[in-house]
Amino acid sequence: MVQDLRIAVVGAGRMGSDHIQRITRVVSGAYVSAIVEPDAGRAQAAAAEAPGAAVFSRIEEAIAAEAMDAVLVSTPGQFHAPVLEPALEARLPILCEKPLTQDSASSLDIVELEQRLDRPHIQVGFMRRFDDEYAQLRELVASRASGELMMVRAAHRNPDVPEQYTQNMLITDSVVHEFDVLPWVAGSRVVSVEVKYPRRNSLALSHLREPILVIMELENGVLIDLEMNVNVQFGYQVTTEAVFERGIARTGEPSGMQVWRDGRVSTTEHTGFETRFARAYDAQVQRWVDAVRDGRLVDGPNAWDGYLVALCCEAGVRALTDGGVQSVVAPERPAFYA
Ligand SMILES: NC(=O)C1=CN([C@@H]2O[C@H](COP(=O)(O)OP(=O)(O)OC[C@H]3O[C@@H](n4cnc5c(N)ncnc54)[C@H](O)[C@@H]3O)[C@@H](O)[C@H]2O)C=CC1
Ligand SMILES: O=C1[C@@H](O)[C@H](O)[C@@H](O)[C@H](O)[C@H]1O
Repeated sequence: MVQDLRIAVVGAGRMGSDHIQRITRVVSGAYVSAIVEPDAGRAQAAAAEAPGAAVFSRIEEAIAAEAMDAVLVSTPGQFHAPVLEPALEARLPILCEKPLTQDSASSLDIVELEQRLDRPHIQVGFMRRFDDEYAQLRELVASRASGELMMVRAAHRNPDVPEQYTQNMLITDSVVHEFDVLPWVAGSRVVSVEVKYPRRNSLALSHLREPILVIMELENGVLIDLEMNVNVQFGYQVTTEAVFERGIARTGEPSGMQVWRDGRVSTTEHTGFETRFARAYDAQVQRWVDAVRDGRLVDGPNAWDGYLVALCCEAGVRALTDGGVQSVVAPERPAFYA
């Protein structure tokens, strides 16, 4: 085992600050040695959470100062590629928040750049793979204990989204998670995507037409229907019902203490992804740290997985705007990413 891993967190906004607290308070074998953030106020606020961390405004400065052994990228998606490129050139292991990059062409550029190294260096932050229930569901599918999986009914519900959330972000920022985790659970890749519009929620932001219904077909014939809804008001909810030949399985159901009062029974629901997936984010970062420290560098979705999801997102955006059933055509996975 090497010394505690020195991590540079690049981008100290909502997710970056959450990761800084996680690395500082929860994860073992690592600490935040550098914060890269162009917004001075955010950088200072983040530095207060990570005693001793050096602050930089550009990743190139942190690399030149040799301020880290590994990089956690939590800038907005359109700024992932400009951070990934110098980090790869410096041969640094990387945990990159989803998406890998904003489109499949730039994702392909990244996987081509990465293949010049001796092995994969990038793990992509599709943290749902580290959620216990998704992992159990994947095992149930693979075991065939309930027979073959036939269909999946999923829901991804956010209480609200900020004004700058666009129509395409329903796919590229939100459904992006299901494009990774559901094929991983089902053991088969996405071959087509279709989007249907139910009646619009009059409470949605005026520029959004939502909720939407996303239908994915997998290569093995499994059909997935996903309600993507970013304006449910009551809380944050991600649920999956898997339909097998001899049974069903459900994940994401509300759990915890039930309270009976005034003729009602209630259970607390999550209000954001930070609590709903807290254990998954913790496990994701811990396993990445462990993998970097023992030389494996990646223990989870890699850059090729990120590229496949980028292809799905492009088909999803086409389905959102042009309608119809949009195919996802993916090349063979290179042996480098086996
Ligand atoms: N896994 C998950 O469930 C979630 C993942 N995310 C992902 O996390 C990433 C960040 O999202 P948020 O924290 O919501 O964004 P945010 O807008 O709150 O924060 C991004 C920060 O990055 C900084 N930044 C921009 N360009 C930079 C650069 N070149 N170098 C360094 N810093 C730079 C900005 O100044 C800002 O402080 C995105 O990729 C997003 O998709 C976000 C929410 C949940
Ligand atoms: O990644 C995330 C956000 O960026 C996205 O906006 C939300 O819809 C997702 O639930 C969350 O996990």
